[in-house]
Amino acid sequence: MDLDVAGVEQLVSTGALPEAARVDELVASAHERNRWVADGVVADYIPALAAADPEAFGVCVADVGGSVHAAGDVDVEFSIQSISKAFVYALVCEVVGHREALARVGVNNTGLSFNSVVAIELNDGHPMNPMVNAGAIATTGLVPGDDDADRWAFVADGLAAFAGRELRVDEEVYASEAATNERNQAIARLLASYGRLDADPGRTVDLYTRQCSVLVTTRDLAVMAATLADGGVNPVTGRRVVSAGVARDTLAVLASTGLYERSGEWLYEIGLPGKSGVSGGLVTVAPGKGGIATWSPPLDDAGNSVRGQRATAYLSRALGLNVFASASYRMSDPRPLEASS
Ligand SMILES: NC(=O)CC[C@H](N)C(=O)O
Repeated sequence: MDLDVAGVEQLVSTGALPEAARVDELVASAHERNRWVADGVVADYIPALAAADPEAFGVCVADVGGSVHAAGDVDVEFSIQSISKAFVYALVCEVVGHREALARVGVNNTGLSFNSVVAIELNDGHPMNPMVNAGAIATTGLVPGDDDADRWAFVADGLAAFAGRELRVDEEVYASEAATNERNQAIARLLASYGRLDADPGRTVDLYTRQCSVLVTTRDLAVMAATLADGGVNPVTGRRVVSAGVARDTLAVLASTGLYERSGEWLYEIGLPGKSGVSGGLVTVAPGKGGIATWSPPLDDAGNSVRGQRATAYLSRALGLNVFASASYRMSDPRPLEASS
């Protein structure tokens, strides 16, 4: 896809974000230069999502110092959808341990769509990674608790700690997805048939559907991403949500799998771990620096927000966030490759 960054200089990655006024300016320009983009289609396989406003667009950066830079519709709530997978994975790793999560869920890209059943069959029933539905359902199956209420409290309290505020569920989105999620129910049963899901498949999918229906704003997502950037400490509340090791491992998973079958292109263009969701949200983490969040409902054919990808590609370059663009060399160095040998 055309990210429209041909003329944008790739600044090199240094230890910190530029000064606040410059970040404000670049966030405003990421919003301004992409607000007219009309490509992409709003998801409608969950009926309640089809009502989303295709014009809505928010861009937000939260830095690890706790300051927030925003442009557009950053305070409008929408359901978090697949972005919850990243944070629930971190919360589950914290209690079951990352080795157990690695063994049970995995970290390799499937190369297939987020709700692929074929991917499970091709891999002997293994869910492959926590960012596709199979792995996310397997991860939610590891949520601790004696009953449904306990397990929900674990997820709801954990997501709230990442965001730094209480979050509520969009009951309409939840009911709409619960009434139409036969495919996720099939995925859960298939995993159970392979012995990859110990918890009850129906209840696990219900908990997963609820976690996807949690309402967040673009601002919340930026703070949640900044918490992973800050080694698991929410930079606004100062509260530790997960350990630094879990934050690191979660970012590694996002780098390889956060944008489904487009994860390779994403890493190539943006150079940062990210996670998209079907309601149009997108979070990106610049380790040690901050989080970027965008929200714009129209999606490309892999289910990733079109404007969100473009705005994030712009910010990654203009803020100098790409982790592969080291400060020890100049990106604009005009020497041809042969000359450097
Ligand atoms: N890609 C997504 O955001 C998918 C989330 C959605 N709740 C589903 O399971 O289908």
